[in-house]
Amino acid sequence: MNLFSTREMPSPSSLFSAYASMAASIMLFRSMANELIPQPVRGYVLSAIKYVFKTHSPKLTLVIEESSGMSRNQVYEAAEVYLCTKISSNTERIRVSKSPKGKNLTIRLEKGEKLVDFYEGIELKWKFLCTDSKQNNPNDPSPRSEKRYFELTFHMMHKEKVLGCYVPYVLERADAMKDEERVLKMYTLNANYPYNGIKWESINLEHPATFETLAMDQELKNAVIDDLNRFVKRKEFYKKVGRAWKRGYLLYGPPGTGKSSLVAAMANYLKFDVYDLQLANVLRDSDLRKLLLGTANRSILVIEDIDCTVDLPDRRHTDGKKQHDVQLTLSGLLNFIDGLWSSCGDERIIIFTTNHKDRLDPALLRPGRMDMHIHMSYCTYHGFKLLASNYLDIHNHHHLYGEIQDLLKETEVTPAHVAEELMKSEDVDTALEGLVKLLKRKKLEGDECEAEAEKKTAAKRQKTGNQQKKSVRNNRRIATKRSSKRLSARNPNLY
Ligand SMILES: Nc1ncnc2c1ncn2[C@@H]1O[C@H](COP(=O)(O)OP(=O)(O)OP(=O)(O)O)[C@@H](O)[C@H]1O
Ligand SMILES: [Mg+2]
Repeated sequence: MNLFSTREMPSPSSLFSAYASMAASIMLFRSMANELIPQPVRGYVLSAIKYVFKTHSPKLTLVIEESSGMSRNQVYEAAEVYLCTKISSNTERIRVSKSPKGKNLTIRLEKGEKLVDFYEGIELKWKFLCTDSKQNNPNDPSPRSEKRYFELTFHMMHKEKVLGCYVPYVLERADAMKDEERVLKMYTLNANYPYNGIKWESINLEHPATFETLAMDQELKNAVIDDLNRFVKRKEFYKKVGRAWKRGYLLYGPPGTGKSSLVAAMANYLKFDVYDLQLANVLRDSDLRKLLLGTANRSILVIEDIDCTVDLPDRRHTDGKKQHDVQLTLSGLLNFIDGLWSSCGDERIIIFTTNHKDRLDPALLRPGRMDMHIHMSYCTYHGFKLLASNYLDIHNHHHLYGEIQDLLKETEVTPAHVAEELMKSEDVDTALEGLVKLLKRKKLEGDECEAEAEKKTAAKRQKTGNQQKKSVRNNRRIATKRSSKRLSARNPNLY
């Protein structure tokens, strides 16, 4: 795709030598002019010469138009975004807007505005221009009459550097800035399905969870972040080894340990949209395929509570047998995820969550299916300190910390429960005292449960013991009976 058109394109070396010889001639002419030309006309003559010199200066101008053919010009779009960070005190007019769903103000150059950027010592002059195409060509049939473009001017000798490094840098910076500004989307099934056909409906994903706010084992958190970083960087690697560019995560743990929060943290970290696939609501394999094909690249597909959302019949049950009423099969899901879905898109992440890993179908747990199994566990002391600093702004030691640490070792309490307790008061002491009470109560419940369980086990043991004794007694009785029968058979006179 030709993204630029250029003006004045003679070779750099020929222009440079022309420039040098012209500069030398002007110097010579200036010294002669001082002697030969009278003072009043000297300035006029010199400025006329400068004008001629200027029109021949070895500058190159890239013209970056808004569209290239039928599609938008990516360099133009990138320049629009990038240049709003370069607006200086010399800029006189800028355009400001905000869309209803946008997070921040959008700032753009106004037509006719110029600005200067520097890249590795190279001076780059930008200018934003609009021309009325109807004025130039009254027969132009296009309804829009305004043609918008940027001009980027620099010294001809930097042509390679600008095209090879600076323009890619502008594209990259603009991508990063767009990512920062982007409002993430959360897609769910449309409300009128199945009457209206299946499709995704989106709302803004404004879940504030981030890796910083997530209470989880620090090593595990770092491992997840490293894994995500490696994944997004490895486009070429996946291509080289012939694998679809996708990554699967299985998040498991009790309710309230942060599985959904981790999904949101991943989405916020990568700036990926989230597709929340409620399997229980999908009736047929064909609908599932349609949904999966409707997901975009650079997105996260989440299937929550995989153990209980839907009773997916597995391959063994459907093979050769009558199809179930619900026509969605586990094989349909897994085949599609491994096959067509992942090979027709890029940078796909799929996440399954469950409260009961042990109840999952082995087909889901097979090596190679989910790349990383992440255990979200009950609140640890480290997790509690993070929550305390987030919820109560406590950054130093507190006299209740020791007690809380001991209690947390002996209780199973979820981060969700701890967080809820910390939210009950803005006063640090009151909130922490409330948490201590909660933990003590939980410990007591745990102890009681344990005692109850022990009692049950003891009773069971006793019952089994009694049964065993009874059966031993029975066995003995039978054995005695048999032996006396045998004896009486051998010596009938004795009995
Ligand atoms: N690890 C955590 N770190 C920080 N906050 C947490 C964590 N776990 C839970 N929370 C808090 O509890 C709320 C509920 O947690 P979340 O929905 O992520 O749990 P879950 O594991 O997905 O539960 P479920 O299994 O019921 O879906 C979150 O909105 C968050 O405020
Ligand atoms: Mg959840």
